[in-house]
Amino acid sequence: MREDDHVTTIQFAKGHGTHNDFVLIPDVDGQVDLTPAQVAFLCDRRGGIGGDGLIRIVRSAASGEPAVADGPEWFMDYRNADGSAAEMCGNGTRVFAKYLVDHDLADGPEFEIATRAGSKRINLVPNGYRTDLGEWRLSRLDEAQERGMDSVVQVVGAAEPLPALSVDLGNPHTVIALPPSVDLDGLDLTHPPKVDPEPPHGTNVEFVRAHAPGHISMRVHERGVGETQSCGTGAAAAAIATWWWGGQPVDHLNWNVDLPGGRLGVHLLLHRVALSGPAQIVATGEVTLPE
Ligand SMILES: N[C@@H](CCC[C@H](N)C(=O)O)C(=O)O
Repeated sequence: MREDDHVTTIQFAKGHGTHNDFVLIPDVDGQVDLTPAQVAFLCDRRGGIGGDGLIRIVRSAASGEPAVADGPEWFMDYRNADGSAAEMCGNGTRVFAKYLVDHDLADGPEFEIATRAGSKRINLVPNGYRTDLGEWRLSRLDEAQERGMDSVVQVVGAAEPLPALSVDLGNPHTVIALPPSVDLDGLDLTHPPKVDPEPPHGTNVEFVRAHAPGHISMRVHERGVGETQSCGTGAAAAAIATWWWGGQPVDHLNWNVDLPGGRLGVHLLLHRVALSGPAQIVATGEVTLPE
């Protein structure tokens, strides 16, 4: 970070995982304190650098987050493009891990990182990185067990509200299995889908088309962003919901999830779930923050 005449200039990198893209801010010693407006500026695709979210790469002990001070060395400080903080980002964990490995800040093939949703174990794998996302749970278990669904979602392109299931992966998800009458590609996700009842802290919404056991396609509307090309925790939530609706078959624990930005692997370990896929860093530079 450089400050001259009240102008602040910081280093950045740009990366993505299946085209879910992030502005990375290396801040190893916790010197950069970005406001929500500065995050929104950096993520702006016309006025800033552009990204679905921003990841500050900071030592846990210097991060200002008391909950992670005693955990793994590096904290993924994740913000959505609108400046709001999120608990977790599955694709972000791989891009964060790649930055750490490329800069000799972490040694492969296995290490842990800190997130607002707890510590996550990362492994280097042939197609990129695999993140153990930890335990998942159905947010409204009683309703889900009684009816298979626990809410409804209204979206442009569907004649009536569609039944949905709420899945908690540290961050909130609402998953809809599309009936054959609704075209996945035809959905209008330019506006946030309306979820009823409204989750208290908002939600990411996934629309799923099942092809075969272990294979689904999906689109996602992310909380704090809008439609994105991919969402790692969303892919995990979509696979979990589809597996759960299918009666939790023990012979279908590995899922291929196709998103507009590429394919992710989701690996169910009954009550735990892992995510695998690529990670890329595409640019580095410096940017001056607006006053
Ligand atoms: N794209 C991410 C999820 C990012 C956070 C999300 N928008 C939220 O607010 O929970 C992923 O890959 O998981």
